[in-house]
Amino acid sequence: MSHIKVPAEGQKIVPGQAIPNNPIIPFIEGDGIGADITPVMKDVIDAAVAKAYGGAKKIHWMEVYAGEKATKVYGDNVWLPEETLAALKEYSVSIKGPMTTPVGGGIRSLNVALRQELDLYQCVRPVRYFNGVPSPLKDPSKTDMVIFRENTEDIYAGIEWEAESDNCKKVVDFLQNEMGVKKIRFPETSGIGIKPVSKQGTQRLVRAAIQYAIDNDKPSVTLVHKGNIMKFTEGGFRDWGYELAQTEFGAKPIDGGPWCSFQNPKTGKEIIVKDAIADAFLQQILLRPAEYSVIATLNLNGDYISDALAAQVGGIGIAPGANISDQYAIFEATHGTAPKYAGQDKVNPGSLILSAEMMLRHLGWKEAADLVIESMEKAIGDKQVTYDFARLMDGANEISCSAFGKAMIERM
Ligand SMILES: NC(=O)C1=CN([C@@H]2O[C@H](COP(=O)(O)OP(=O)(O)OC[C@H]3O[C@@H](n4cnc5c(N)ncnc54)[C@H](OP(=O)(O)O)[C@@H]3O)[C@@H](O)[C@H]2O)C=CC1
Ligand SMILES: O=C(O)CCC(=O)C(=O)O
Ligand SMILES: [Mg+2]
Repeated sequence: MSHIKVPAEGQKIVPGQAIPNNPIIPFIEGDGIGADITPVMKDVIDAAVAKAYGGAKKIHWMEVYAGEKATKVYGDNVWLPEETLAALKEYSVSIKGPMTTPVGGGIRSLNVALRQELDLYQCVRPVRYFNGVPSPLKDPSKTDMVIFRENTEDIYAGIEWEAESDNCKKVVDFLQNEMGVKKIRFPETSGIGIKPVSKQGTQRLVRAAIQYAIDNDKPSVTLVHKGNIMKFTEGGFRDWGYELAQTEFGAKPIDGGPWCSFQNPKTGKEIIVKDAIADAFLQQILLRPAEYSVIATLNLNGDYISDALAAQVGGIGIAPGANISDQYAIFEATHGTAPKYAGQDKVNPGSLILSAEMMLRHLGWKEAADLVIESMEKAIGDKQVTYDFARLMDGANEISCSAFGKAMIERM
């Protein structure tokens, strides 16, 4: 039985066709703080669209279910209903709150499952500074990067076997006896994980990152990897990335390589394609953030880098993101369900609001997106902020999650 109520009005977004003025946008509320931030996001976005277009455009929101709410609506153990997946595909562009993934046992990540099911291979997470936001850096405005995180492969795909299970024993046996592996230190008690990283997966992600640098007049693309240690996976990512820069974008080696550069066909400026080893990169983003712009990296590195970079500009309370394929897009914040704050109307709704702002730009609704940014800048500038900023800001007025949404709307 269907539990999705399709709005009486509104039109589907069809890939390759013009965006309708009244799109139906599915949303997943999310677990934990999802119920706090998702309604605030919708109110802010509705207000920005109404203000920008005076009624000529309007989003028709359609709730679809996944995570804990799905188990309540559809019954125990239905975490990701088929009709949710079908709707996310049918309506092309959607937004979601965070969903819980238990540590150790239990269900595998529904967030990852959505990315895999819809082949959303780009996880795009822009990291920029908003004036007035408290930051641990002396000059946080120098942090201005966009992370392109590969979203479907790597150890993150969750291909692994539990220690001491029959299947794990089979894999260990295969590795030791058929592949001659001698390096498993404690074979009887090791869990085993597999890290697939492909040329196709790498190159479609690096292509999107380089294209973004071209379209947005960015000076460099940095491939971040741990290819000195994991030569055929992370090292492959680096080599396939450089290969693509040269074969598809005409990049030429600088001083014999491996760094290379090409002229941006739109601006004539030079774009440098370089690489950094992940551990060194994590200290350089703190010490020399201005040297990095577009970042292309593997799935797990991208996860770590997202939260680390977000911290430099004020934390994961304002860290937006998008999961994008050639057909579909699901927008979502970088943070998770922050369970200790669930239901308290306390957390910062900024990440999900800025994810929706990315969605508006994706639709081409620039005027509404600009209003979202301006009103957030004004609310923060007036020191009307949620607890995460208030605890680090002098003279701030700490307001609730929903009050922050209202503070934005009042300033549009
Ligand atoms: N895409 C997704 O849906 C994601 C889901 N998750 C899942 O979320 C669950 C909880 O993960 P956890 O590791 O606690 O990480 P979370 O990102 O949920 O929270 C960690 C901390 O970040 C801060 N924080 C998070 N969101 C906000 C916000 N909106 N406003 C202000 N501060 C915020 C809080 O810091 P403080 O305590 O300092 O106030 C919070 O305690 C896990 O099950 C995990 O798997 C995690 C990441 C992404
Ligand atoms: O799926 C999860 O629970 C965590 C995902 C995550 O941390 C991320 O994508 O940034
Ligand atoms: Mg994460």
